Amino acid sequence: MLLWRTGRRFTAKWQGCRRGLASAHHNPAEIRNIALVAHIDSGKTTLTESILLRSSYLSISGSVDTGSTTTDFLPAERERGITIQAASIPVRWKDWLFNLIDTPGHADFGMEVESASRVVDGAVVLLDSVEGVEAQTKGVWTQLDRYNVPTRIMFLNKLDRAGASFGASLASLLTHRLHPHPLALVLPIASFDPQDYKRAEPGIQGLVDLVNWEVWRWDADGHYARHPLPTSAQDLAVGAGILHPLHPILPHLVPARTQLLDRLAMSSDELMDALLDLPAGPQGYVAFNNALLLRHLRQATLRNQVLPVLCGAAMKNIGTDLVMNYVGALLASPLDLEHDPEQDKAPVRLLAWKVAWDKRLGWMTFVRVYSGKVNRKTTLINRTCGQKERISKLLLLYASQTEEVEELPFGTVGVLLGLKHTRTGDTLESSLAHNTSRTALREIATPPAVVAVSVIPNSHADLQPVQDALQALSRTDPSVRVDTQEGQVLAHGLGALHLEIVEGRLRDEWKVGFKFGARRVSYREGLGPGAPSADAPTWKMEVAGTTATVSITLVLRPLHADERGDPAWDGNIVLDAKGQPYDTPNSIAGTPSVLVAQGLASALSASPHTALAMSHVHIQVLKIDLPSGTPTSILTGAAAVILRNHIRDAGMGPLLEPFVALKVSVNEDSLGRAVKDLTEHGAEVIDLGTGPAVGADGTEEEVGGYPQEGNYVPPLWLSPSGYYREAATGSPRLKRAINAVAPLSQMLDYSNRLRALSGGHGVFEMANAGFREVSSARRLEILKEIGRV
Ligand SMILES: Nc1nc2c(ncn2[C@@H]2O[C@H](COP(=O)(O)OP(=O)(O)OP(=O)(O)O)[C@@H](O)[C@H]2O)c(=O)[nH]1
Repeated sequence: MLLWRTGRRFTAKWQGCRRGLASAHHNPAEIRNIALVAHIDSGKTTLTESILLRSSYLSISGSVDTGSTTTDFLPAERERGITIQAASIPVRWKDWLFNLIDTPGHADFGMEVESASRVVDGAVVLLDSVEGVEAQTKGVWTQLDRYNVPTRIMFLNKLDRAGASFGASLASLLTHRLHPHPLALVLPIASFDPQDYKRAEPGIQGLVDLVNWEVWRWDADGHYARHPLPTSAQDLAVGAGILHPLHPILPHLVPARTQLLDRLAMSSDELMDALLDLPAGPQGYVAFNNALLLRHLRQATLRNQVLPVLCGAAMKNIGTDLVMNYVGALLASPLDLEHDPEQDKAPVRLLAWKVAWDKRLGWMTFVRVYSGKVNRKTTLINRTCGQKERISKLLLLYASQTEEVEELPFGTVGVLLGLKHTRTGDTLESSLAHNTSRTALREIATPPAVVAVSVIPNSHADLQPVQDALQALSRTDPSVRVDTQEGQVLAHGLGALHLEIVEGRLRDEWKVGFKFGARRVSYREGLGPGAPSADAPTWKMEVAGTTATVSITLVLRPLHADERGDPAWDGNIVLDAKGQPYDTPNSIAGTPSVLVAQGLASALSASPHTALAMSHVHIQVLKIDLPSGTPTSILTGAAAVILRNHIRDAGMGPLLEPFVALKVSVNEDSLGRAVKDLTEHGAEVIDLGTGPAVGADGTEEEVGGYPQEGNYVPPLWLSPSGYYREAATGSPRLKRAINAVAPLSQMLDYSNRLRALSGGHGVFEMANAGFREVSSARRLEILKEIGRV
């Protein structure tokens, strides 16, 4: 088995036992393709590192704080202590093979979460249990929803921190409407000494596993011992071996298990009947068969009727083994979704979920195998662009390191080398399967770019290399969009930090000579007031001496806000005559509809009035007339010209600019200054941490959230330091929080401003809050800024 070392030296940290994973037999029922997703800094990379350590993949754990983790291997990730790109890693645990994808939490790298969500069957969503649900928790949750990621587990991390609260974090899942039925599978034990509960010391020393009815106790070195709980309610009432008879958690164990079983019985008649047959009193619940309980829990998880909740402290490896046990036991395997045990014999179908460039290996295409097995001899057709692709090598990836394999079977994720045309989101099939009637796989959505920067080559000779590097970069990261406006090359990205990373990558990876000009936000233009009804517009062109008249009939109108669904959504809708999406993933490259769609997309990419991208336009293609004998290839140009003329005739439309939802946290004494600064910069302050919370889209949370009734929310004192904090401050926040919505253009240098006005103590988070139409005064400013008046 050949092993590559891509950039990083093999260290003693790596265990030999990870090798051989590739050659091991893959039973699809044992595969768990999972993503770790969360708000920034919740501990995803730390949990990944802990999983690698606990599964013997590593002999010593790395740390985000010393820049030595396995999955954050890019220099920029290590310098900043944040994850920038999703890294996948196969891990064997018991009989299962987990393909684990650690994703970034920062919204600027949302494309990575988007791609990962597209190809996983399950997710572990983390919360920092001091904070509960945060802005980007809701952002990633929406991303998981967008791709119907069917199974999820919640991990309430950092329970060792002062102010952490298991009960409050679990309740926040209801308040923020993440799930109507979060289900605690464990209870945290802050200390085995009952006196510590009175002293309100922060900590976590153990967990009660309510399903397997046992206590896990960790020592200071992160080793644990497991202690079964008595299966007699009477014995439990007078002490439980490892738990002191006066331990305050004892009286809560039976109610917690009872509520767990009762909740599961709500979604299973079989379990309901079994519970009704139990003798009255707690004994039946305590002695209930654990394997049967687990079976019902798995069914309810697969049907998304409950959200299993675990907890711990990843940094101390507390709770990691339970996470792995329950990922294996509860989350979906590829077979659970396909329902076809013969999937590995079906024709090959893959989805490219990521494309990366490596200086030694060339283009690396990350794929998930949706049917069949792929090997080096498989000739692939890229269904999205119509090109033939040849594979030179198949690899499994261990973060920065790779291992060559003979084949990638059904259900796995791996890397193909040698593909030349494939981009993120493309479907690949074996050439033999190309003519079957199967539909292409669902595409991956690209979050809207909100900030642009002009890229200025150092000299004329640098122009082409800079443009090539930008094109290559946008192939690896489709959320970087490149265009030219008035002779200036512009790179558009998802935020200021995203563009900073782009700058670094152009310099370090592509080594091209350039500098960045001023940053500005990416504005949009909407459809003008005079949109014509577009009756049979025509476009003439010379084809081999004859004049062909192509006619494409379109109807245009502005898109109403309620048609967009997600308020942060940015884009246009193109439908066919029957009202079906025009360019669906099912379209085959080169067909008339795809050619027309490409033309329309090109016209929408730059308005004839402002050169800004058009947004919020609804287009219906009613008819295409192409004289016989005319090549279909002219449809793209024809569609672009026809639509551009319509947009021009409609006149200049409204201008839109991106807004962000902000959560600023400052000490009490800086509160006034921070609020004043925000309002002076056009922000709308929604509340000061006492009113309703603001969601990632800038809208207020629905009042009340999901009802607590029928859900078990553990008492707050279970996390003594969190309880103390609540009691002492009357608020879950130690600092004051400001929730606001602001134009992104005013927030590009906010970190510097906040640092100055808060004496360095302020922190803030920003999430995309969509595009909004601007006032006439602001419109004039924008037109000046983009040189149009
Ligand atoms: N006290 C405590 N700190 C933790 C725990 N887990 C993670 N941390 C710390 O929290 C910080 C963020 O951890 P990361 O693992 O980088 O979080 P992340 O979610 O991967 O961050 P991004 O990928 O950048 O979004 C680091 O300083 C960690 O040491 C924990 O269980 N307890």
